[in-house]
Amino acid sequence: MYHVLTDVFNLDAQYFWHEKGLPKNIDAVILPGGFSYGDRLRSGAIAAHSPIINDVRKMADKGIPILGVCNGFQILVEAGLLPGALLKNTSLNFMCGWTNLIVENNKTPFTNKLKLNQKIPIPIANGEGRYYVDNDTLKKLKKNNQIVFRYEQVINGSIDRIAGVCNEDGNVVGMMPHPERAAESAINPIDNKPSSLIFESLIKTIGVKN
Ligand SMILES: NC(=O)CC[C@H](N)C(=O)O
Repeated sequence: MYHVLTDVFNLDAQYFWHEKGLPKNIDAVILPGGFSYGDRLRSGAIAAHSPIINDVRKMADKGIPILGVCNGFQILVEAGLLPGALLKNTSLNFMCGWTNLIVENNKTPFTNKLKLNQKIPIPIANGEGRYYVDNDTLKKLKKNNQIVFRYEQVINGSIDRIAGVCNEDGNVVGMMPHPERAAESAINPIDNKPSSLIFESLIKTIGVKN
């Protein structure tokens, strides 16, 4: 993620240590994927209690764009910044491979350069990627346009094929697949443009020239 933000999109990205706070003058926060605390308890459950999450919460309330990818999405959900839960894939296996996403909401800070229904070829790599919400919450998500991405096909048992959601204000977005592994032509054998547009949407939102 850091490589793509800095080397590919020329953004001034910085790492922040989870036991410390965030500076006030940042334009966006990205929680990348990985295996925080070795996925113990549930993926993201322990990291959601890291001190830095208090500042992420403050940034979310201020409307600052926040993106969680994979483990980052799981952390945002466990922290209550996004609705729902991420359960074990129905196969009970770690899934790793390419899939297609469909854009369902192109009004968020991370999707405003994509077209509605645009297809995004993108890798997935997770064991707990099955998005779940109860029926009332699902109705609310649909009504508020909070479903940001769907899988083109059923792949892991996610309810309503949901692959990414946003909060009610739209500034906090979480997605299971990995746009940072698909934004360069050298590592994307299909088409790197759609994933690039996720980062270009952020650049447009925060108004930096790259
Ligand atoms: N790529 C990732 O971020 C993996 C997320 C998490 N460790 C899982 O397996 O579900």
